[in-house]
Amino acid sequence: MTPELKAGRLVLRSLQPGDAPAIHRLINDWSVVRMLSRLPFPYPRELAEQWIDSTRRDSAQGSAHHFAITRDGALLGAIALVLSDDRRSGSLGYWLAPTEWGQGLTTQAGQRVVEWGLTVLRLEKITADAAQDNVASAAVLGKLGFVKTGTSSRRFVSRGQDCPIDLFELPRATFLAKTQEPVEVSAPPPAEVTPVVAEPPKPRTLLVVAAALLDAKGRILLAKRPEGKRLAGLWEFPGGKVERDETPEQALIREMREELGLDLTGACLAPFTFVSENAGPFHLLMPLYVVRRWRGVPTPREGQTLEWVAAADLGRYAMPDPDLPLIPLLQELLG
Ligand SMILES: Nc1nc2c([nH]c(=O)n2[C@H]2C[C@H](O)[C@@H](COP(=O)(O)OP(=O)(O)OP(=O)(O)O)O2)c(=O)[nH]1
Repeated sequence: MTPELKAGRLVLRSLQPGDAPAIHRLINDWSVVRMLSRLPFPYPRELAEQWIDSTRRDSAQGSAHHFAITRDGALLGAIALVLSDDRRSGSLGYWLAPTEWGQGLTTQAGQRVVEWGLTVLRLEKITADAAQDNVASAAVLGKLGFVKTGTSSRRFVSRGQDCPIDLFELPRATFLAKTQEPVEVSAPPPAEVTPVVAEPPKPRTLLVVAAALLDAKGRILLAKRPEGKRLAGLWEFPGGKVERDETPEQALIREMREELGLDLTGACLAPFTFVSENAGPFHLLMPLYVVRRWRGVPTPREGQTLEWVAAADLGRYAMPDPDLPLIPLLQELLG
């Protein structure tokens, strides 16, 4: 199903039958429709209704995810990821009402959808294309990190002619390497010396603690990162960064209280294994503890969604890349 995503003030949500009048009014504008290859001009009202129905079928089948771009409840445009048959790549498309152009809204919505597609859907790459006279769209794709890979030509129904188009691509690896935010590090601040020869930046190590909380049935508690956070929509083991002057165990006890309202004081925090993985601009070092007893009932205090998951089902939950090696180890422990 197509989720609801937040991007600043924008809410990206699935299309509803009640959106037809707004879509008909906004698309039925030559400056919009001339850039959309498959739509006729004028654009009849029934087509808006049929299109909304088709987006809902696509979403149910998981073959495409179409989002209405809305702000304060008003529909401003739409953005979509149409997946390849093998679901390993997607193609990005969008349009925005001309009254909203020039504010960076398409870029904002695009960033969120691209991030979701590459991290939650785990697409290997996203492609896009734009008519060569669609300078604004090429600029948006550039800001999203797409690079031009070639040219082609396509029939534009609205213009009644074939038009040259540029083809663009954003591989997942490129996106992950570029967009992970710089974060706090445990290393000391750099000395105030300007090196004569520039050296490549050293990878910085981020120490994060996490817990595999196990219930009486041997299920593991996973938390879905909330909208607005980096890696939003991915499932992780509850935990967080170790602060200065904290031991990993103190940090885990603090994080479990802050995130889940649990009291782990005096509980057995059994070191299980650790992650040591390149996570983009930082290197993630994450000890994972197995915890079977605590006081309290896990309660999402930071907007996360919680779920108890059987070890055999862990692979069905989209998790950050560094977590993937943990899955078989937990399955072996609990199998
Ligand atoms: N807790 C946790 N974090 C993980 C896992 N896998 C993984 O890559 N991480 C990453 C995501 C974050 O970059 C970092 C955890 O830091 P955090 O939870 O304290 O930080 P955050 O991004 O939520 O931001 P903030 O609350 O500090 O503002 O480790 C995991 O399984 N559990």
